[in-house]
Amino acid sequence: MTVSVGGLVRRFGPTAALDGVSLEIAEGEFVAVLGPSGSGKSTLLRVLAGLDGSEAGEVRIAGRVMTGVPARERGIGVVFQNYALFRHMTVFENVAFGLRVRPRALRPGRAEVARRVRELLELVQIPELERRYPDQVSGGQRQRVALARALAIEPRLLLLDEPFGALDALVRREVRRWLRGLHDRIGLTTILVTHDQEEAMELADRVAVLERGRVVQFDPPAMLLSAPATPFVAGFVGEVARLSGMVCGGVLRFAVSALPPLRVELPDGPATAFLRPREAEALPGPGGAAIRLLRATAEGELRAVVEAGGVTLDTLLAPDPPGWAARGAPCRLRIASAQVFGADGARALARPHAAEPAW
Ligand SMILES: Nc1ncnc2c1ncn2[C@@H]1O[C@H](COP(=O)(O)OP(=O)(O)OP(=O)(O)O)[C@@H](O)[C@H]1O
Repeated sequence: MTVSVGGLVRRFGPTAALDGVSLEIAEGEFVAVLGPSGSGKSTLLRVLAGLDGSEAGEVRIAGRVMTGVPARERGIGVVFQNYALFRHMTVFENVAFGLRVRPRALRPGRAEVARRVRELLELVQIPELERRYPDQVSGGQRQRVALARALAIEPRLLLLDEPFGALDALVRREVRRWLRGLHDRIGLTTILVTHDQEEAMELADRVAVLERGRVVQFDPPAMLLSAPATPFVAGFVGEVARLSGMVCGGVLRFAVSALPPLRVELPDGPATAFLRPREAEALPGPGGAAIRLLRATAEGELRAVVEAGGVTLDTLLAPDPPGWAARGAPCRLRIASAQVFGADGARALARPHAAEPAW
């Protein structure tokens, strides 16, 4: 199902929760809507679902204008974080509910409901739980029940608002991989609202980044990292340090003198650089910086938290000589690359200066 949103505006008093949102989503796409708290993510989903209206703009689903079409006639499966299961109903009854609230003409008979519910519980891999009550299953399993209930109406479009919010990190990772598999298997179009960048980057074909009710970038995850459209996107997506500096004659000098100058094609003037942990490396020897902390990443890599001129940076560690890196050890920094925005908003990738050895 294609989803086309054009110039959507939704105000709450003086606040524009949606301030002219336009998006074109292709059939079968998995789209994540990412943004800080209050940027309008939930409002967008609610307007798409038909649970809220808009002052201006249009929503089309599969080419059909949705203005005036009630939520239950939109054929959309919805899972909200606070969309709790009915506690007094079993897992079976919760999933069956999605079928029993269908308009009368589309409501299946008793035997058909039972068949569909069992099929859905198989699909979400919890067939053995049908007689349990929500309180008797785990958080991850409850999430699967909520999904099965949303899928019961055979939606072609699935809207998910922070569906994994209540799950711990490990279960969350497992459930989201499973969700992506399910999306691919049944050929849905899915829109997922999240404020978790890792989740958006891992799951989505494209990510729409919202800032104060506007879409500031709508691109595949890799593009958000390699070509952020604005300083806001560069600072919001992934783990980054924001550093100020000055460009003069194609050379960026950082305000922190311990950071080596970089070569960058931007006009002269003030600039802001965004540095990822993998782009900076701490090397042994005096250089105006010191190791504050060593930490192992989930991937089993050893990283350093380095302090240089009042700025704290997450960096890689030079391996030689073995054992050099200790808390408090002096170090110097090498920067492989950085995204830099000039005063006019232009962006360029900065590289080591010719005077710096390449690595
Ligand atoms: N019913 C409402 N009445 C008044 N203001 C509202 C209402 N719903 C949302 N807003 C405001 O609209 C803006 C966008 O809210 P929304 O819930 O869409 O943001 P969000 O990106 O989903 O945030 P979060 O990540 O915190 O859930 C916020 O400033 C919010 O306070």
